[in-house]
Amino acid sequence: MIDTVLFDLDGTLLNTLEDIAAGVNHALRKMNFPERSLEEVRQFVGNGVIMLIKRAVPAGTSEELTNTCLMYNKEYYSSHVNEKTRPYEGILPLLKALKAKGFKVGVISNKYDSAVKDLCRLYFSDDVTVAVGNRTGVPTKPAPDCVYSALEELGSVKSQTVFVGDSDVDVHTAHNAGLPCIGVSWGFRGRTFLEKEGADAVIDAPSELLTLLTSVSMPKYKESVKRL
Ligand SMILES: O=C(O)COP(=O)(O)O
Repeated sequence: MIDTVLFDLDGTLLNTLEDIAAGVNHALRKMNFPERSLEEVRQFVGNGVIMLIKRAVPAGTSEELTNTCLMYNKEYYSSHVNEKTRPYEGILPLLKALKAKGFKVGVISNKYDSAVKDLCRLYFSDDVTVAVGNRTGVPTKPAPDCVYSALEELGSVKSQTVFVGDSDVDVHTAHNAGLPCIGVSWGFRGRTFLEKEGADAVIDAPSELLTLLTSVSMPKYKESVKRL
């Protein structure tokens, strides 16, 4: 039986898009670069802030100017991380229900570790046991290292764990770690994209996760996801 759920943060538990875009555009303005639309930023998110800024600056921007832009972004975002950021509808009851049913819950994100911990503390308090972000020396998703360290901290094993996320990075992280990935259609990429990337199942509302996890054991779950 599944007893552990590892969640992605941006686009899965929290809608962070507007705050991320505000941070990107603040930095671009400081550099006199053209701003990016919300839709563009949505596509740029997923591989951490360095990639986010590399994708946002104009093509051909030097490494030095990209780093300056990154610095402006970090400066701004660290104090504006929670202006418009909110949990998606149904996430808070889902986490409460998972806790009540005895599931162990972790969060693994490619955003700054401090931002991940602050946001999880603020919104999910004791419903999330382990929350990890981008830390120096630990490869970011889709490398599986962050999954292994979270499982160790939770005292969990791969065979009883699922990963839940909204992007290709999450699908690949899960599979690189040997876990099934349940995609969420409400995030930054959508159902069709996640199915194409190989998500084992895609859900359209947080409450669907609970049904999936509690109604079937792991081998049956693997069969049942194909029918979704
Ligand atoms: O900051 C990012 O690039 C993505 O963050 P996430 O891993 O929580 O989706």
